[in-house]
Amino acid sequence: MKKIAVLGAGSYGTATAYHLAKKYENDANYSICIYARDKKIVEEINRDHTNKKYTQTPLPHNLVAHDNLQQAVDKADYTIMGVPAQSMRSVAKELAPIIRHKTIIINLAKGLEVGSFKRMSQIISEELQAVKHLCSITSLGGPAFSKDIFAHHPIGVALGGKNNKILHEIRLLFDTETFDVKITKDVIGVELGGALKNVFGIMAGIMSGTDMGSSINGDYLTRSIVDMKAIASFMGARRATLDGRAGLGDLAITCTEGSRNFRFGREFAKQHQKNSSLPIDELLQNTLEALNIKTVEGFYTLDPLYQLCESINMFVPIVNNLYKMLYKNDCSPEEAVHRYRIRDKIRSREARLTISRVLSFLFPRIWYRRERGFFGVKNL
Ligand SMILES: NC(=O)C1=CN([C@@H]2O[C@H](COP(=O)(O)OP(=O)(O)OC[C@H]3O[C@@H](n4cnc5c(N)ncnc54)[C@H](OP(=O)(O)O)[C@@H]3O)[C@@H](O)[C@H]2O)C=CC1
Ligand SMILES: O=C(CO)COP(=O)(O)O
Repeated sequence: MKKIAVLGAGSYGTATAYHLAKKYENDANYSICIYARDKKIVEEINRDHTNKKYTQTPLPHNLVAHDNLQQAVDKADYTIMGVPAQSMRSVAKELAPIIRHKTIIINLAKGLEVGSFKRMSQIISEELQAVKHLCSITSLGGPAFSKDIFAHHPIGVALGGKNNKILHEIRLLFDTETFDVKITKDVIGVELGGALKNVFGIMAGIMSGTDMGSSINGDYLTRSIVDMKAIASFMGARRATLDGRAGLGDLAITCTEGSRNFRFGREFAKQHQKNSSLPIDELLQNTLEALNIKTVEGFYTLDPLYQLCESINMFVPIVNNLYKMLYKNDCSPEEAVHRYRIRDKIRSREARLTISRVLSFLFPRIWYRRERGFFGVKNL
């Protein structure tokens, strides 16, 4: 008997548990449970087989819910982390003394921790290693909206981890006719692709809310990938991973209506147009209330990302101007887009020159284009 425990009964945790429970609905060798901290949600899942706060799709009867974390993870072969990035450390801390030593962990969250710049697998590993756990930690990235999982629409995701055997095992665990998992050892690339695309998705929403036409959408995707690759490769990812599902693939859908990050950016632009004199906290609060959503990962990741890029003087015009608008109220949405595009003109070439590729291959942590110029002076 194999036990799968999904932690977090929000939108994506429930969709992932749904996918697995459906796949193993008639297979007595698998048991699937989901942990929610809210007793009412647990009762609803066990009694009505629904989780109406997050989905209208009925849940399979073999999906069992717990409000007790220990019961949920007891003897689990797979533990799936479905809570948002800023809750990951506290949940991992709670797990450390109770989790099965050889459970395989699959992280679903896409974000960086505020304050530490850390990725999800780093946080989980830090918390679990404190009590000498031997768990294998993997991260699932790539384009997948929970509503598409509930609808059994085609899904293609990317799984990053260190151990090939475990990656293949998880691939088969999730695999169905509609659900495909590609594996990679570049867990850093998978996690950064997911975290960064949320930030860039917000700016795409801002552009949609300020009516800049549709041509810019294609331009924006490609300029975002340039910055995403620069940041990710500095942090140790392979650039090729950012060209795949975890990077470009996920960015493409996060720059559309289906994404909360995109809708957040679009609504912020509208709120700003309505009343630009409001303090930034109020504008942000009004934006979230208008959308009735809680999890906008890109907003939280933007802060550590900006701090990191500032500290290393990296040239990332989109991140820079988005931060100044959302955290400092330094400019309007229109100005933020205008400013990043003007800054980006400093890059005159469509692709990197061979010499620049060779140099960045030899010295991956050195780049010639800097936000504040070589001597700390703005170069535009
Ligand atoms: N939704 C999607 O389509 C996708 C989401 N993701 C990623 O998955 C992660 C989760 O997102 P999503 O499910 O959409 O977010 P939701 O806001 O829908 O749900 C978050 C869930 O986490 C729970 N939670 C938060 N903190 C804790 C905690 N400390 N202990 C226990 N439970 C907690 C919340 O509980 P409560 O209801 O009690 O607040 C809620 O059930 C994010 O990082 C997101 O980027 C990735 C791919 C697709
Ligand atoms: O990560 C996602 C799709 O792959 C979900 O994106 P949002 O959190 O922006 O809705």
